[in-house]
Formats: sequence, structure tokens, C-alpha cells
Amino acid sequence: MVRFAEVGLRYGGAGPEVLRDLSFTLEPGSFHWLLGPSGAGKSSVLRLMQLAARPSRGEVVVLGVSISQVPRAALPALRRRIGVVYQDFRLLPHLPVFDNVALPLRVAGRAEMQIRADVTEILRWVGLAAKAEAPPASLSGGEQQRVAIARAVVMRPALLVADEPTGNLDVPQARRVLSLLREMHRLGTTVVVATHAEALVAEYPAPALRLSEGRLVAQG
Ligand SMILES: Nc1ncnc2c1ncn2[C@@H]1O[C@H](COP(=O)(O)OP(=O)(O)OP(=O)(O)O)[C@@H](O)[C@H]1O
Repeated sequence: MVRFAEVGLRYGGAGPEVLRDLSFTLEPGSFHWLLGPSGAGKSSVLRLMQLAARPSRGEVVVLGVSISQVPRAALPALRRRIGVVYQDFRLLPHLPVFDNVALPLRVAGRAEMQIRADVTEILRWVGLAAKAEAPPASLSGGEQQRVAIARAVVMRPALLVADEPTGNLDVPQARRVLSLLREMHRLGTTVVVATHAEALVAEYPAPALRLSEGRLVAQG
């Protein structure tokens, strides 16, 4: 499902390697924490997994495709099978909640009737059906993150990656967000969650990849 083999990453071609000799495999349908101190390389690993960067060396295979070899024209279709959640939500402020969640479906050219059905269902799942017409700024941080999760999963991705998704939230909101990510895992999605929140990790024991200075220092 996701395989890194001897992966190295440099930004801009010249600078230092920020990821070094990373090798691991994530089985389909697995849940993994991605841990490590600030600057260890967690976001960089997720950038490779979501096809936002290519490795400087080694091989990254995502959803059965080696991303160094895939033609650029094939990337958008592959990206549609990967859901991404960020710490800062990244909702479009000028669009109501419904249209934020509908965005990936509209980009993929789905019929408007299908979009209405899918978005309504997913907003119900995240507990925000009543906020469909609200602007994102009128929602709490936790609610905004649940909208972002709805947008990330509305295309039913095979892989869901979340970069510090609870970093801006209080504990009850963080738990709620995490339970949605766990639910996606329970439904069969491969899920990777980068976090500093060791207390949350202790509450939800799961396999972890631990990075330090761009290297994998523990797994399991
Ligand atoms: N776009 C970039 N250009 C150059 N260097 C970068 C870029 N993004 C990250 N880096 C560097 O790569 C290293 C790893 O950063 P990364 O953001 O992956 O770590 P992280 O573990 O996610 O950190 P944090 O927990 O603070 O988000 C750091 O030294 C960082 O300065």
C-alpha cells in the first residue's frame, strides 16, 4: 500500500538531506502514528505520501504506484485517492461548509445530485449537517477540522494522511477528530497521523513510525 525503500529527500536539490535512508511498509488498512520532535521530518514524509514531493533518492510506492516513475499526467487521478488533513484546516473562507466539502467531487466532475447526496451524508457523519450553509469562520476550530476531514474523505480515499490534525484543538475536540480518523481506519482506509500529542497517542495505542533527524529510529 505505502512502501518507502532507502528514501532520501532534499528540498531544492542542493540543501541537506532532511530524510535519510527511510525504509518501511504500511499494510493496506493499517493505522500508524508518525512521531518525532519538531523538524524530525514528519511533514516531509507525509508530503511524499500525498505526492506533493518526489524523493531525491530511493523509491516511494503509494497505492501500488512508484511515484518516481509515474507520468505527471497520472498524478491527479492518484491524488484523488489520497485524503489529506492539515493542522490549520485549510478551508476556503469564502465558501460555505457544504461547498468546501463538495469541492473534490466538483473537481472530479461528479453530477450535482450525487454531490448533494454524498456531501449531506458525510456532513451527517461528522455531526455538522446543521452547519452546511455556514461560513467556516463561524465554526469552532474542532468543527472546522471536522469539515476538513469530511472534505478529505468525501472521495472515499484509500489513504488518509493527517499532519498534526489536533495541534490547534483542545482535548475534547482533539478526541472527537481522532475518533473520526479511527473510524475511517475501521472502515478499511489506510491512515497515517503525524503528531506531537503523546497524551493522545497513549490513549489510542497503535503502531508508530518514530523519526529523529530525518531517520526512522523506531517502528512498531
Ligand atoms: N520547503 C522546505 N524547504 C527547505 N527545507 C524544508 C522545507 N520543509 C521542511 N524543511 C526542513 O526539513 C526538515 C524536516 O521538516 P518537517 O517539516 O518535515 O519536520 P516535522 O517533523 O514535520 O516538524 P514539525 O513537527 O515542526 O512540523 C526541517 O529541517 C525543515 O527545516
